[in-house]
Formats: sequence, structure tokens, C-alpha cells
Amino acid sequence: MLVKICGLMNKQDVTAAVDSGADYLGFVFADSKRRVTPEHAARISTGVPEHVLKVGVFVNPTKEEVEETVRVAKLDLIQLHGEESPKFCQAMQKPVIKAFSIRSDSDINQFKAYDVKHILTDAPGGKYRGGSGHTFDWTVLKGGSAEIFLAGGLTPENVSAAIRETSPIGVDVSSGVETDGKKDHSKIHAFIKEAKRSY
Ligand SMILES: O=C(O)c1ccccc1NCC(=O)[C@H](O)[C@H](O)COP(=O)(O)O
Repeated sequence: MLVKICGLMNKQDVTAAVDSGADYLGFVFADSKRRVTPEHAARISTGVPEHVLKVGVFVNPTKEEVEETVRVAKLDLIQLHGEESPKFCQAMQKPVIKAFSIRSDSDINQFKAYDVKHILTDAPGGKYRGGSGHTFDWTVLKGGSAEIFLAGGLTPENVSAAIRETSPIGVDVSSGVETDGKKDHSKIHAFIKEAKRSY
């Protein structure tokens, strides 16, 4: 089970995620309370072991913006969280995680047009496009055949049930490992332990 800890904003939180066994680290470059600059992401992820991959999260970016951010922040993957087309995803220089907001069964039909590394399913955003801390109806994923990365309102308490119900290839979390809006190292540790145990 792959685990992505998203919305990392400082070195201590990056270290806690790595030491707890995270596979992917997410840095948000879109409009968000968790937004970081490419330079800051580069600074706080210096020294991360090579097997832990750095993911840049974007919403409807330009190709140039992604390329510059990949270069400065030394990203390994690109997460596209807006209405990016299959063609745009194809044009990326790094493997793509394409995120979809899931409102109903029909949303899963969009997946097949995308030839990407991972499909990530998330709850519809609120003020921002992601990181809302809300879950969506996991039963809609039962009709799909794609291997998905599950996100949206996951916590150390519900991740095990979420994995059982949806059999994802990976799980992604941001709000559920925070206390009072800040990453909580004991929650990061508990989340990763539960996710890896539930596999
Ligand atoms: O996390 C954000 O603030 C964010 C803002 C804009 C676009 C995407 C964003 N996050 C992307 C993620 O991968 C989150 O981990 C995902 O939406 C799940 O968030 P949460 O429900 O808070 O666990």
C-alpha cells in the first residue's frame, strides 16, 4: 500500500513523514492554505531519500509553470487537481497523478480517457480544490476497474475501512493528519502504520 502525505510545509513534517514510512510527499503549488513556493519545497525536501518521491500538486497550471516548478523543487511526480485534459497530462515531463472529484457514479467514466501513472479520487473541494477533509461515497468506486489512489477525508481511524471497501493501490491524506491546521506527527505515524497494516 502506497501512502502519500500531502500539504507538507516545513522540514520537521517532511522528516516525520519520511521516518514514518511515507512513499510520496505532497507539496501544494496551487491556491491553498498549504501553498508553498518551489524554492521552499526544495529547501524542506533536501536530503529526502531517493525512494521517497516528491509530488507537486497543481490546479490547471500552464506547462511552463509545471516545468519551472519541477526544475526548482526537483519533483518526481506531478499531481493535476483541476480540469486538465488527457492531452495536457500526456505532455508532462514527469509521471502524472490525475485527480478527480467524485460526486456520483458517472464520474468514474472519465478515468479511461487518461493514460497516467495514477488516478486519484477525492471529495469535491470547498474553498480550495482539494484538502477539504471531506469523504465521498466510496461505494461509487465499486463499478470501476482502474487502480486508484484514494483521498478525501481519510484519517488514522477510517483508513483501514476505506482500504477494505475500495482496494486502492495507495491512500493520500492531508487534513486527517493535522491538529488545529498543523501537521501532527503522531497522526502521521498512526495513519501510515494503519494503512500499511491494512494492506
Ligand atoms: O491540500 C490542499 O490544500 C489542496 C489545495 C488545492 C488542491 C489540492 C490540494 N490537496 C491535494 C491532496 O492531494 C490532498 O491530500 C487531498 O485533497 C485530500 O485532502 P484531505 O481530505 O484534507 O485529506
